[in-house]
Amino acid sequence: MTPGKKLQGLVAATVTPMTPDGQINLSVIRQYVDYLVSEQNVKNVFVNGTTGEGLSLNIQERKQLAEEWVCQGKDKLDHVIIHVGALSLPESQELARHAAAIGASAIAVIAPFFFKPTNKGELIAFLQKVASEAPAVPFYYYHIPPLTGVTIRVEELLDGIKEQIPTFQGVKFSDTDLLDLAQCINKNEREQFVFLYGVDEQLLSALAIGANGAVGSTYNYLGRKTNLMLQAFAKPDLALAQKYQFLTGEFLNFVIKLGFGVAQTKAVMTFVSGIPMGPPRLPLVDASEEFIVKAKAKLDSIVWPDGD
Ligand SMILES: CC(=O)N[C@H](C=O)[C@@H](O)[C@H](O)[C@H](O)CO
Ligand SMILES: CC(=O)C(=O)O
Repeated sequence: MTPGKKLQGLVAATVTPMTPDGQINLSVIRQYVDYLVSEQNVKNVFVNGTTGEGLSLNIQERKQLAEEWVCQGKDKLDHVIIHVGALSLPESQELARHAAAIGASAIAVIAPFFFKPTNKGELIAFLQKVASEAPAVPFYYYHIPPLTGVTIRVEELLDGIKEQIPTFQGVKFSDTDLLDLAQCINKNEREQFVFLYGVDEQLLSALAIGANGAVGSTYNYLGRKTNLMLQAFAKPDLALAQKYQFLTGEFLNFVIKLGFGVAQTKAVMTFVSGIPMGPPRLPLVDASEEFIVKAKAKLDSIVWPDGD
């Protein structure tokens, strides 16, 4: 891993490989790292988040996964970010201490989502208690209101946050409210914070407003194509960037209509990479055979501007 290197570009939100009987399968993570780096040109990962079913794993499993990703990513990945959010504050703190001890690049925390913070002060207090357990590790707030139900706007959260959380580094922003994102970026004039966008189907809009990069599930298997979109945007060749976004959007629009979530992401990643990611854990259930056939046919039918 590359300490101190500024986080930008794409971050794959990793799935958690499981055996057919539902145990975590650490044995394929080495191959998974190599696949991301060599086939997708993606050198950052976000582990144990939404896509990783982090909230469906027990503490022991989360620690084992974090260790394996850090270990296998050591000389190959730039950043290994560990999601350590949990409903129980002491559990989240334990995971934060563990991530620090194993040398994770950064930690991230979602808002507690059963008893929810009702205002900024309550949310910051929770985040602060976790972040302070890892005082040398960059800290990201993981904003995902569609899943947490916590809708406190990030723009509001940022005011004075560095005083309360000295390790605060930025936000993984998984919401469609681009006004909120824009206001965050507008306030970040000294560019001290990093904003990583998390709605893959509209990343180009977030880049236009100033997002530094993206964390998402689709970068597991569309990382190379999305990197080409980033390059086109930087050039700038907006028409080409739009073409990539339209095509990744075409795939997502198609699978979302069929029913698309983490189980389906595991299935797509399995057929694209050839690495067996296994089933999801209940309450999620395996993607249907029909889904897999249709999703594969759709992906194969797309003609990319780079001729693939
Ligand atoms: C809710 C959810 O899982 N969001 C992911 C990350 O934030 C995204 O990467 C989506 O999977 C992706 O944008 C497809 O909708
Ligand atoms: C998408 C994302 O960042 C996550 O799975 O947590």
